[in-house]
Amino acid sequence: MRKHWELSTNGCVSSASLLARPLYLCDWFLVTSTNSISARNLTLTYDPENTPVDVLRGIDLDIATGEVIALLGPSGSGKSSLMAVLSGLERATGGSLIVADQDFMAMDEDGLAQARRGKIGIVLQAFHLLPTMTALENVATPMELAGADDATERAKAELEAVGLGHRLDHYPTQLSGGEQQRVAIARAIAPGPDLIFADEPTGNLDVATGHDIIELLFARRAETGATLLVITHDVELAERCDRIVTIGDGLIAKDTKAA
Ligand SMILES: Nc1ncnc2c1ncn2[C@@H]1O[C@H](COP(=O)(O)OP(=O)(O)OP(=O)(O)O)[C@@H](O)[C@H]1O
Repeated sequence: MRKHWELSTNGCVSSASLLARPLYLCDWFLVTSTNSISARNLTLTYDPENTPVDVLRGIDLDIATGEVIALLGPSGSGKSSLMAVLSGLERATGGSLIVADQDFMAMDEDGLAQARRGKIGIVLQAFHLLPTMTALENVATPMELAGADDATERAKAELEAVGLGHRLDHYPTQLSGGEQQRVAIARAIAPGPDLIFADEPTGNLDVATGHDIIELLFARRAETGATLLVITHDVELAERCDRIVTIGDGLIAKDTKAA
């Protein structure tokens, strides 16, 4: 989040050189230029030494704090790869990438893991819950590992918020696909991340359950104000977002704001 204006101790935001009157908190959203993500000429080549595959070929993308973005594109166009790079799961091969004020290109894998912790929530199509842990443990454990001393309470509260307060001690195999995805959403949101990434979060669910999951994800996101980037093939879902970014052959092919 790049803030180009400083908040002074009296609660005003001011820039004497540019504006005659002080700016008050209500002006904040008008004058701040905040970016969750700023990518320039981002490239990703898999297996550069042996059989190189150029997947991202020069992505320029700014995502504002709190924006809800749908990422569309044909199969194999590079959507998941772009999400992996923007979320710090994969290191880009070239270009520049600032995420939540952190220079991802200056970090190694450990640095990226550290940068993700608590700040970036990820929801994937296949849930990826740990089978030997209960719903509560799946949500609490990452926060415990990050050093939170109230991890269990927060995990419990988030599982209640996603409608699973009565299934805290159940294991993933004892839960339906929709319930497992609710746990995954709780795990992503409980640490209070600035950014949430969702890669086809309804891909393994029937239509009705998928609809419920999207309602839940959007509702929880709205309550937290986090930035959300969601990969989808569902045009109706994309049209609910603030902006639709379409990727084609490793490049941004189209970038449209909602009407
Ligand atoms: N680890 C890898 N090594 C080599 N090539 C890869 C690797 N991962 C992905 N690719 C290739 O990168 C390209 C983009 O893949 P990616 O999964 O990002 O596309 P996608 O748009 O998300 O596709 P889909 O909608 O089918 O999930 C594909 O051609 C894929 O085969």
